[in-house]
Amino acid sequence: MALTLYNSLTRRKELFQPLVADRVSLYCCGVTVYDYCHLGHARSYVVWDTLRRYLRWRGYGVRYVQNFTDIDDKILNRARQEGSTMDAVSERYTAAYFEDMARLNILEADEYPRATHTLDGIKRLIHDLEQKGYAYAAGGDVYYRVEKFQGYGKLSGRKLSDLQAGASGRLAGDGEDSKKENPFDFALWKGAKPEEPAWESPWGSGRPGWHIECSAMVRDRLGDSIDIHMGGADLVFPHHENEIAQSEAATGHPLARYWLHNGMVNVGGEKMSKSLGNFTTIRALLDEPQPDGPVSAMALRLFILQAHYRKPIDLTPEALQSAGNSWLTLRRALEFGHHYHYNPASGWHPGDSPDPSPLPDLDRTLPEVATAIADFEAGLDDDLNTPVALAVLFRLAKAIGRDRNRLTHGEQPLEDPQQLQQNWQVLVTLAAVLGLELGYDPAENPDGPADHPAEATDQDAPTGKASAPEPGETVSDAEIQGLIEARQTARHNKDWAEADRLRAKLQALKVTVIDQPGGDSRWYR
Ligand SMILES: Nc1ncnc2c1ncn2[C@@H]1O[C@H](COP(=O)(O)OP(=O)(O)OP(=O)(O)O)[C@@H](O)[C@H]1O
Ligand SMILES: [Zn+2]
Repeated sequence: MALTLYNSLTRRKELFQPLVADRVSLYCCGVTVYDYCHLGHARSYVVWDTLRRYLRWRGYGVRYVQNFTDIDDKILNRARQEGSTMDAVSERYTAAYFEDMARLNILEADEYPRATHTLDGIKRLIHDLEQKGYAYAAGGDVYYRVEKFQGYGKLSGRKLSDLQAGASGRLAGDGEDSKKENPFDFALWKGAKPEEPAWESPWGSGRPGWHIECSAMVRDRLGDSIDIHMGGADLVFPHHENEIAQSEAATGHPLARYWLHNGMVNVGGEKMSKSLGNFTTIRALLDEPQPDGPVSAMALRLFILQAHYRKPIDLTPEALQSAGNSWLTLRRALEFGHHYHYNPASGWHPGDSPDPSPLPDLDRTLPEVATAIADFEAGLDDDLNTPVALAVLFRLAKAIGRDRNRLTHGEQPLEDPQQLQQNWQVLVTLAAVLGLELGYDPAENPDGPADHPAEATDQDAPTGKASAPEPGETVSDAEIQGLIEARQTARHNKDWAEADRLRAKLQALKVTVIDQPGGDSRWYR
């Protein structure tokens, strides 16, 4: 199969064909840096990171550019509120952006242009638009003349005539609107206001509008036409419509071949957003105690990928809890090879630690491996259908989990060792294409999952190295029983730190605990 993507511009799925063979240029609209990133941002950047990873898996050389909007009224307001500067606010939240995205295993872009570093490109673009009659100066500002651009409305499907009819009487007024030829003309440059940061320009001192920065950044960093332009569905109008109007009027070329938009994360049916104030930040979700127990970064990533990227999602504690359980299943299967590399005949033997970087080549001649890869690709080729791709991972994880249980209980695995190893390798490899990897969750205990409620409902056998009794072990059964009971009490009281501590202690004593339905535990050593 070949990759197809839903193009918002044509409103249908299209075969993906890059402008230059084997290479793909991507531009993604970044954040306005005046607060911590929320779960809507997490979704947007996880989704586009996954697209990028998949394009790489498909063999494309990928160039990915994403901006930071660091000139904006909202940043200025924030700076005023806290008595600091626009620079100080944007620096702080840019740094926070990197911290949050790293936790979600989002790869860094090749370039992160900022508005404050793109002023030459912005002025050049406004100049070109003015030369061609698409821009006009008025009262210290410069505006884009929407009526002159024939294609205005082609992305959003909104006609200028309808917009005008709908807005009649509402937009005309004082301020900016009185300077505009048409109420839908938008600012490319805004004249300086007292005590606001400003830059010199041929139109007087001032600062750029929001839309022009993305057009200038794309042109400066990637050229006149790119393959894929991404962003949230809330940006279709006016931001992306205006980007198209600016870039295409100036260059005469299509700005992007494919326009991709992620669905919103909603709260009670309304978009989660900084300006509405109805948001949960990524760091609050991952770091602060949650009513149903801690949420790990990979559980959040998994939750996001469980929905198709274009559908809106409502984030509820129950949904996150269930994603936590699913991540646990996947995590245990991903850990498997690190614990059970046991069979000399398979070439997979103790001491030959199967460090997944790099994994040996997958044996695609094995039917199970070939089928898993084919099904995985078929899902993602279909407009990045991550739920289908995840189903492949869970199929593999389930089979691995079954054999892990058998090994834990001293039984022979059902798969032959070579197949089992390949299943594990294909799981680790394909999960990484979705950015689902071990080691991104500080709560992750390398010898097994943290002691949170997801585990209490999970009846799977434990992870942890299959433990042979240590010679000379002196701890009595009664003492172990006491530790297990203390851990159960801690879990009952939702004292997860204490439960984790006791679990670590039991692990150090090489005791394996199996939690039973109903809260009882079995153990052995
Ligand atoms: N709730 C959301 N769900 C999915 N994507 C979102 C959500 N909110 C923002 N995004 C996307 O994140 C990117 C950065 O958005 P931006 O910084 O404008 O955030 P915002 O919360 O919408 O801010 P503001 O409230 O100031 O408009 C954009 O591509 C935007 O579409
Ligand atoms: Zn943009």
